[in-house]
Amino acid sequence: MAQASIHLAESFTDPPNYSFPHHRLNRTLRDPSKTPIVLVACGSFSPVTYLHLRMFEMAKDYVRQNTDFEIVGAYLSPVSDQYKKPGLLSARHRVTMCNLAAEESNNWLMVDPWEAFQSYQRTAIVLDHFDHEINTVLGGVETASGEHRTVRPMLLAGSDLIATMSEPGVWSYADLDHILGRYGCLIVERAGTGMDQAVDSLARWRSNIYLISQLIQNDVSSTKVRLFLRRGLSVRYLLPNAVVNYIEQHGLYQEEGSASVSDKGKDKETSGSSSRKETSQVC
Ligand SMILES: Nc1ncnc2c1ncn2[C@@H]1O[C@H](COP(=O)(O)OP(=O)(O)OP(=O)(O)O)[C@@H](O)[C@H]1O
Ligand SMILES: O=C(O)c1ccc[n+]([C@@H]2O[C@H](COP(=O)([O-])O)[C@@H](O)[C@H]2O)c1
Repeated sequence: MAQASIHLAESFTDPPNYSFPHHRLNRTLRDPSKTPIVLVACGSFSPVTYLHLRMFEMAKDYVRQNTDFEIVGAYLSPVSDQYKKPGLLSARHRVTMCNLAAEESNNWLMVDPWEAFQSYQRTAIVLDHFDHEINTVLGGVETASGEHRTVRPMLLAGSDLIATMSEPGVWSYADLDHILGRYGCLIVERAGTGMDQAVDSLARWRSNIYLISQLIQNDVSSTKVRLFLRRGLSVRYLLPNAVVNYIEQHGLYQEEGSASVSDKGKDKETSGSSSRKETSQVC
């Protein structure tokens, strides 16, 4: 269970005019015997695709069938522009597209622009920020009979992201211990990255790692979507309609660098996960 006082940062810097979105946060726990959790998916979302949204649906089914958790909220947390990954469109566009996707697709997903509109924040700090906003600022949630409960933020990620946790030099040990030991993680299988491989070297936190298998294989990625757009191919039905319309209206992902084959080489320098994924995914 997350304890509200132990954070890696002593204080949090908010972007200008920031307020934590909680309009879809369920403040009353339906089942008092369950542990309330909030799902947090961190990533580029450039652009957000149906596979990103699908992760939340899969997690919902998994949590209901296999755990003693109850999901009280779910967030996309787009990374800062300072992440400087090839193909990373400005935070303004990425956050808007995530909001359009969340509004169009379901009634429980929210988008937190906190990390997007400021300097790069490590994932451990992002989870601390959720813990702070939900448990310290909002005061957690209550059962129907008025008992207070602390909410546990949990990372929701694809197996390719988790595989990077075993790559030397990408994540710090202290941060992994914070993310996986203190909060925990739900991992969605992603074509091309075996889940067993991904968690092999994370064995010490195994009890806090929940593996969700893909029953329908689908390897849509943002990289492929960007490549299609650059080539003038349709991306409809790979992403929510509102996002497709927004991309068309603003002429996004047309330029060199938004997703060219040569970007793959650049990715190798910035992100081990992306380079491996793109080599296998981009036709
Ligand atoms: N098809 C998928 N299956 C499972 N997880 C996915 C899938 N696509 C994205 N994810 C997960 O969503 C999160 C955010 O991903 P990200 O924004 O990097 O998308 P991406 O499609 O991998 O992007 P890019 O192609 O630009 O690297 C990560 O945890 C990633 O593992
Ligand atoms: O916190 C870290 O040390 C850390 C190390 C590597 C990656 N991350 C996060 O993982 C996400 C990776 O996104 P992507 O698009 O590169 O797959 C992004 O949100 C990064 O901030 C975080």
